[in-house]
Formats: sequence, C-alpha cells, structure tokens
Amino acid sequence: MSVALVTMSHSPLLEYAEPPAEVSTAVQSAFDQARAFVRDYDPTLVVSFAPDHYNGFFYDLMPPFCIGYEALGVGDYRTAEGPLDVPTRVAERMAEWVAERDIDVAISRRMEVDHGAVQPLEILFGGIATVPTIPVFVNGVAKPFTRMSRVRRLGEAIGSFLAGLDERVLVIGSGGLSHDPPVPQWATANEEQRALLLNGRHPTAAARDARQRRVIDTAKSFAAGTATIRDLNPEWDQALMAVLASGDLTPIDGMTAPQMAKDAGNSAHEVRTWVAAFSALAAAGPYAVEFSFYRPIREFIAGFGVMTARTV
Ligand SMILES: O=C(O)/C=C/c1cccc(O)c1O
Ligand SMILES: [Fe+2]
Repeated sequence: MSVALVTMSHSPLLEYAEPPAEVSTAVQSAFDQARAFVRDYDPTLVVSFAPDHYNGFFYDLMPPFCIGYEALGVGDYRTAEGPLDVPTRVAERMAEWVAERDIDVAISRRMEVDHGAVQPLEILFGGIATVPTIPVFVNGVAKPFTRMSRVRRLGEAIGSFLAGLDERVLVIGSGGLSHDPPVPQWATANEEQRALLLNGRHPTAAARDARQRRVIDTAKSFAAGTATIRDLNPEWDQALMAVLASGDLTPIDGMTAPQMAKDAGNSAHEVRTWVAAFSALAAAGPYAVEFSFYRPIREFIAGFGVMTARTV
C-alpha cells in the first residue's frame, strides 16, 4: 500500500483563454511536472475529490459529500463525456468504512461529474477511464457549507481506508484556489438561474453554450480589469498552500465559510477538495511535498496552484 497526492486548480478557461505566453508556458510546465510525478508513481487506483458546478448536483438534493459507485462525465466546456472506470466494490467498501467512522456521506450509483472532476484526469492521464477512479464529490459552491473540520475528518476517514488497500493510490484534489467566477448564487439568482440551480440537469446545447459564454466573457473582462467579480488573493492562496505543505492541518479548522468567501471569493470553497486530499494523505503517514506551483491568473479566473506530495 502507498498513497500519493496531486492537488491542482482547474479552470474551464484553460481551453478558451490565452494568458501571456510566459504564463501559459509556466502552467504547462507545472502540468508536465505533475504528469511526471504520476508516471513515476504509476497509481493502480485514483480517488478524486472534486466539486461540481450545478452540472451533477443541484438544490433539489444537495449533499455536502458524495461517493460515486459509478460515474459519468457530462461533457461541459469540451471535457470528456461518458463513463469513468469506477471500481464499484471498492467504492462501496469505502463508503461503508467512512460511515462506520461517524461521517455521513451520500452515495451515488450514477454520479454525473463535470470539468471539476474530469479536467485533472484528462491532464494527468489523458482520459477519464484510463485508471480505476473513485470520484468523491465535495460541495464547493452551494451554501450551506460544512465546517472545515468535517472536511478534514472525511479525508482522514478515506485515507485510513486507502492505507489498508494493497494498491498504489493517488488522491487528487481539484479546484480553487481564490476565485469568484460568475457561478450563480441562490440568494441573488433570478428566476431562470434558480431553475438551473434547482434541477438544471442535461441542458440543451444552446443553454449550456449561453451559460459557458457568460463565464468566458467574464474572464476576458477580468483580465482587462473591468469585471466586477472579487479579485484573486495570492496571499491567502499561498498561506493555505504553506499550511498544507507543513503536515499540520489543524489550523484549517479555524477557517470559516463566510470568511473564506469574503477573503478569497465564493468559489474558494473548492479548496475543500485540497483539504480532503491532504487529510487522506496525512492519514496514511507523514508526507513531503515534492513540487509546488502557484500563479494568480486572471485569464483563468483562478489563483492557480499545483502540488504533488507522497508519504515518506
Ligand atoms: O462555469 C462554471 O461552472 C465554472 C467555471 C470556473 C471558472 C474558473 C475556475 C473554476 O474553478 C471554475 O469552475
Ligand atoms: Fe471550479
């Protein structure tokens, strides 16, 4: 048994925006480093902690966490569509293990996942069905949010399960860091947006296109300095990355949901996936970060980070 980790920001704008060449080169080189790490480790099982952006999970039934027993990519923002290779029996055992440790987790026998889960799999493995993968949804956009201590406990429970498997496990945390893309919020949404947030599954191509166009246009104006979304917060991002690298994750319990949104934007809650992934790694033993990359990239609407780590 062994456990290793890659956490990375995702951004659908990777496919649509053109930051300055120097920035694009730096991001591609960070992806190369992460890919080399994964190639060297050669995982036999992936556990992917990822948020959703109202493509698979909606307010008609919004759990804080959900383990997928089977999963499908929805194909938003030109990401891969279709089934992931989920080892169902291992996912079932993992959910039972987590429940036994007093963490209430939803399960799905048909989880739909969007760019949040799919993009890292495509970047690291070139596809969504190349390595057996258990997707774990961690709510990062829809209020109310669990306390951060709960996210840590979820990660620890999953990590203690993984530590007992005869596998080389790679945990992935996808999302963040500081960012505030124009994902609608229930409190401020209009009637049409509320219908989407409530149960906007399987939109028409035109509806999906209109929604994505709004984000792509916002990224352009954000890069030009004319958007009204909350700015990136590199200090916040790098402070969090330092805590994650330190091996002592307890300071994370002091983070509160309102303060996270105020400091780092409404979608900064996606860092919950990083916290869950690092907590899973920590449950398998002391670890060391091997690679760390960070840039605030307005064209991607993201404080953009990549980290790799493994137990020592
Ligand atoms: O359109 C969405 O649903 C989300 C877009 C987005 C943009 C930038 C960074 C992210 O993490 C996103 O999910
Ligand atoms: Fe996201």
